[in-house]
Amino acid sequence: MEAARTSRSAGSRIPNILSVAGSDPSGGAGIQADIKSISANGGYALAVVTALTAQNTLGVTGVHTPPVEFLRRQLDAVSDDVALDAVKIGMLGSADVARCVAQWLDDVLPAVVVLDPVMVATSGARLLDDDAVRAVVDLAARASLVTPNIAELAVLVGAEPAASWPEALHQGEVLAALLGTRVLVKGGHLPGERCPDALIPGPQGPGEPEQTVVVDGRRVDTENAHGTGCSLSSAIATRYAVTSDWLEAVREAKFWLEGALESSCSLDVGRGSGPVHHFHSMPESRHHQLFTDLAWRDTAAVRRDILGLPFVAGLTDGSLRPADFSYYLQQDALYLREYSGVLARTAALAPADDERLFWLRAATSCLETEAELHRTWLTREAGTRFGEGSADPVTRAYCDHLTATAARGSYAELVAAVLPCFWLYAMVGDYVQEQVRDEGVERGPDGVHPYAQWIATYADPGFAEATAQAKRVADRAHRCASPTERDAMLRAFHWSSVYERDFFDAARSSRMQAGSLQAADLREGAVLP
Ligand SMILES: Nc1ncnc2c1ncn2[C@@H]1O[C@H](COP(=O)(O)OP(=O)(O)OP(=O)(O)O)[C@@H](O)[C@H]1O
Ligand SMILES: Cc1ncc(CO)c(N)n1
Repeated sequence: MEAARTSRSAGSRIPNILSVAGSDPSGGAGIQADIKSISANGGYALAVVTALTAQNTLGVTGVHTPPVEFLRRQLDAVSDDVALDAVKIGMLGSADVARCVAQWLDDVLPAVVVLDPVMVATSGARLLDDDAVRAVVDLAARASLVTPNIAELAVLVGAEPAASWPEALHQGEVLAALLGTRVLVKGGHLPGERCPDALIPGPQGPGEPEQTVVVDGRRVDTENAHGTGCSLSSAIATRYAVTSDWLEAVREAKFWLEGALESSCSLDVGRGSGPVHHFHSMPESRHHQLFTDLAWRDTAAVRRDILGLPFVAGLTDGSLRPADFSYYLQQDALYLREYSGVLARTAALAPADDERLFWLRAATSCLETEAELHRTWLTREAGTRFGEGSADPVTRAYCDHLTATAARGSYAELVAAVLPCFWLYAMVGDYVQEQVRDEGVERGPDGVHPYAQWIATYADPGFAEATAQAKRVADRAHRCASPTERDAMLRAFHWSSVYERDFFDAARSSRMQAGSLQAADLREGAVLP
C-alpha cells in the first residue's frame, strides 16, 4: 500500500479535508454537515461513507452499514489519488468499521486525524454498537485530536457522565493520558450560561501547549444543536490544516460555530432539533464576485482622491509646472526600472505560457514605450538623464511594497500588487484625454498641449488592451486562490493604489514641505539677533 501523498505547504492552497462518517439524509449531521463545515471554513471536502442512517431532525429510524471491504475500497480510492491535509472521523457504527478505519490509518499515516467519537445522536439514538467501544478507543489512540461530548467522554474513560465542568476536565485529562493524544472537552451538554470547551494537550512535544486551555464561549439560546459535534470537529480539522495551530484552530472553529448556531433561526428544516447554518458568514454576493469588481469597489475613495489632485487638473489644462512634471518623471523613471524587474518576477511565477509572455512583454514595454517619454522630456526640459537622481520616500515605499510582494507573496498577490499601475494610469489617461477633448482646454504657445505625449501614452488603445488583459489574469488568479490569499490580493491592490495616489502628488508635497521648512527657517531667523 502506497502511503498517502504528502501535502503541499498549508496556507498556499485550499487544504483537502477527508470526512469519514455516516450519512444523515436530513443534512444537519454526519457527512453532509462535515462537507458544509469543511467548505464554509475554507477547505475542499472529500467524503467516505461508513454507514447510512435513516434520520431527520426528530430521530434515527434505521442504520445500514455497507460491507467493510467496500469502505476500505472508498478509503483507498481517495488516499491513492489525493494528498490529504487532514482526516476527520465521525460515526463508525460497529467494531468492524472502526478496525477497518484503524487499519487504513496505519497503512496510509495521514498527518492529521481528528476523531469525533460519535456514540449517540442529539436525538438520543445509539450510533455505535456496545461492543465497539474498545475498537473506538484503539482508533482514538491514532488520532491527533479526540472531541467527545460529555456522554462519550464518560464511556471512553469508563465513568459516569460528568455533572460539572471541573469533573469533565478531569475526565478529559484521564482520557488524554489513556490515549496519549489531545482531547477537546466540550461543555455543550452541561447546564450553565456559558458553553466552554477545553483543549487538553497530548504528550509534550515541540509546539505543544503545556497546560489545558479553556476556550470560553457564549451559550446560544436555540434548540437547533443537531450536528454541532460533527460540524465543530470538521471545522477544527480544516482550520488546523490552514493554521498548523491547534489552539487557534479550536478558537476559530468555535467562533464560527457560535455564528452558525445563532443564524440557525434563518433556516426552516424539520420539526425537531434543527441544523445549524454552516454558511452564515459567507455573503454570497462577495463570494462569487470577480476580484477586479471587489478591488475596484474597495478603492473608490483612493480614486476619488486621484482625480481631484492638482496634478491631474494641471495635466488636463496644461497648467502643471514643468518643474513638477520633471520631478514626477524623474521619480517615475526610477520606479519603472524596479517595476520592470517586478513584472519579470511576475512572469517567472506565472502558471501558464500566455500569462508569462504577457508579463514579459509588459516588463519590456515599460522600459521602452513608457520610458521613451521620460527620456525625451528629461533631456529636453530638465537636462537630466533617465534613471538619474535618487528615489523620494513615496517612490521608495511603493518600490519596497512591490519588491517585498515579489519576494514573499504568491503569484496571485503579486498580480494584484502590479495591477493598479496599469489600471489607474489607463483611468487617468482616459479621464484627462476626455476632458481635454470635451472642454477644449488651453494649448501651449505652439498650439500643442504640453503634456500631449503623456496623455497619448496612457490613453492609447494598446495600453487599454494590456490593462484589460492584466485584469483578466488577476480575476483568473483570484478564482484559484485560497481565502487567505484572496485577502492578501485585496490588501496588495489597495496599497499599490494608495502609493499611486501619493506618487502623483509627490512633486507638490515635496515642494510644500520644502516651502514650509523655508518658512520655519525664516521665522527662526527673525528672532535671531
Ligand atoms: N447552545 C449552544 N451554544 C453555543 N455553543 C454550543 C451550544 N451547544 C453546543 N455548543 C458547542 O457546540 C460544540 C459541540 O458540542 P456538543 O457537546 O453539542 O457536541 P455533540 O454532542 O458531539 O454534538 P452532536 O452530537 O449534536 O453532533 C461545542 O463547541 C459546544 O461548546
Ligand atoms: C450520521 C450521523 N453522524 C453523527 C451524528 C451525531 O450528531 C448523527 N446524528 N448522524
